[in-house]
Amino acid sequence: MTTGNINVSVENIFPLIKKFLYSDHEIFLRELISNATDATLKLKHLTSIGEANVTYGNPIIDVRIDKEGKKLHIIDQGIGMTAQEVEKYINQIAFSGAEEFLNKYKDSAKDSGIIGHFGLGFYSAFMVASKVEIITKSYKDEPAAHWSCDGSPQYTLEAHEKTERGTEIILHIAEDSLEFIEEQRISTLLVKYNKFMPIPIRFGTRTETNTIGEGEDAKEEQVEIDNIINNPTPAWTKQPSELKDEDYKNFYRELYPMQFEEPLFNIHLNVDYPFNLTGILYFPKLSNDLSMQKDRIQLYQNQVFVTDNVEGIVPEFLTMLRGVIDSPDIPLNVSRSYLQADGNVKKISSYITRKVADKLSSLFKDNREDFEKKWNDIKIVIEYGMLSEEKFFEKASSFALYPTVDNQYFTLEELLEKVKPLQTDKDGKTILLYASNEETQHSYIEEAKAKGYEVLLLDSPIVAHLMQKLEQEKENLSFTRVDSDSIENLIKKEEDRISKLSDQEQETLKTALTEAIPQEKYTVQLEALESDATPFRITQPEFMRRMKEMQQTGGGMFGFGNFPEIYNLVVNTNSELATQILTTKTKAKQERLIKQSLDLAKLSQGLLKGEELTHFIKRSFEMIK
Ligand SMILES: Nc1ncnc2c1ncn2[C@@H]1O[C@H](COP(=O)(O)OP(=O)(O)OP(=O)(O)O)[C@@H](O)[C@H]1O
Repeated sequence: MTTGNINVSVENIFPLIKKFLYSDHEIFLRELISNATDATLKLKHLTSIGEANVTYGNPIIDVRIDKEGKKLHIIDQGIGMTAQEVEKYINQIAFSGAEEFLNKYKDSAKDSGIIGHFGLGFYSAFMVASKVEIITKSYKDEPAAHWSCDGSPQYTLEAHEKTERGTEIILHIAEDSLEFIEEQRISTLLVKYNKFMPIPIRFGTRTETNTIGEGEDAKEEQVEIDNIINNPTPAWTKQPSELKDEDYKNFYRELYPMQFEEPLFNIHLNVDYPFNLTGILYFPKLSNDLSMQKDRIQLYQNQVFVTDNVEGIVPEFLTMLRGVIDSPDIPLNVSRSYLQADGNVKKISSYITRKVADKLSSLFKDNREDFEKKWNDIKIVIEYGMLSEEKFFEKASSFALYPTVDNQYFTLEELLEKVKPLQTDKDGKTILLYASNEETQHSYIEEAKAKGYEVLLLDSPIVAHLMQKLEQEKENLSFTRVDSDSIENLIKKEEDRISKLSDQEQETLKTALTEAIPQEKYTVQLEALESDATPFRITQPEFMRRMKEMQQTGGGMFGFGNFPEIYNLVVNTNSELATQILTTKTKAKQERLIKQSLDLAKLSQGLLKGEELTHFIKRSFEMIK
């Protein structure tokens, strides 16, 4: 037996390892299983090129808990190590690697998020173990070796009688880490980090019920089978040509077992130059409530789970998607800000954006009807992408849709072509009318449709920002919500409208109105509209309302403070009601008429509530008595 001191340059690295990334102690298991996987894959490679004179067979990795002994075993059938190799790889290289890693990142670990996910290697075992043993037998014809270290820089190395090839790591779990001999805890960890690793991992056995025989003779039989926790060949490691639609759907369920809704479609990523990246992204059905999003894209490095926080790697608008990205080229043991500036990561991000845009474009071209059906579920991602990525904005112009309240879907180009003749105002601006809610804006929509206008239904939470952007990009284009002005003013034409009322009469009417109507809430606006147009109408100016919406959904114009709710009360001076109000004999009756009209206008905007509604109903009954 040899004993020796691990070459420690820092006073004592083990307390540091223990303290390091306190919340991430669990990653030790992933590190050890990664090593076991690497050792197995190395053997596979050596046997395949004829370098190792042994049979590869069907190696698996075993994870065993010894509850009484408070030990955790990780056993592989990989290349193993000779005593000399243990000396070299464990005592020298692995240790200096861990030491270097700690020195480099211990200060920045807190804010980095991603650092904890990779790099500590074999020595991360000391985060949870008070003593670690390695029993290993190389594929070469040499005796097995037994290494042991109790967390001090001292280790022992001696021969061992182990005869099967491979490595067994034994962790003597420390008193403060006994959670790691709990079956449930280990099982959860294995699923979290190793669910798709390339070598089968066995964690004990499980019972399966088999049916033997057929019909009446059928009997159920309980059998104990290996509990293999991983799928070594997940869908993304296969070629798209090998996979059917059903395989993609099954893989989605495998990734998100708690997700019952089917994905809308998927995008298979596959590139090997100038960087390596594979993966499958799914478009889920999204609700307007963005905070509901909890199943996220998972990032893997050679089938080892790294994180489901892909911020900085995937463009932000695509973080709403689900699926897997696997790349050995994403530098993981660096801080997040470094990651965002990394050239490779930038390329990866623009590759993904392009792939997504191409896929959407081909879905649109190949089956427009189906694409239209899916539009409501995918529009948020597309609109967000158009707002945040210039390249995506350009590409999206061919497939971004603008639905009307009558369920017709136009691209912007088609829409403009269609509405230009009727919806261009006197200044040559094409006005796109839209509603955000078919119910509450019903009367406004109907009025616009009666004029032959096309009314869009734009109801996603960020669409205000998109309209703003489109207005900036395209000349002579303006979006206006149907309830933002009187119908004649929504699209101003070159007509002089003549008022039935004289200037004097208009003055009198205005005075009567302003006396009866609370000034702080409504700005009274007299308009000479067609005589059958609605007599009283409440409108909300487009600009202020849109700014307010943009402020609520982030971005937009800052420094404006809170935008007030501003409403206009448009009174049609050519309506019979206006004349009637003007000619009413008694002041009391006039006031009643005005109040009733105002309430009706409020009612059609969904603004009449509570006490006001009670008064309105009472007054209405009085009037029809
Ligand atoms: N189960 C094993 N079988 C064979 N060799 C192993 C095993 N575990 C570790 N080793 C050897 O010890 C070395 C050091 O392992 P360690 O985990 O510290 O670093 P690494 O795997 O090289 O890199 P990483 O930091 O990515 O984990 C490995 O490179 C390998 O040569």
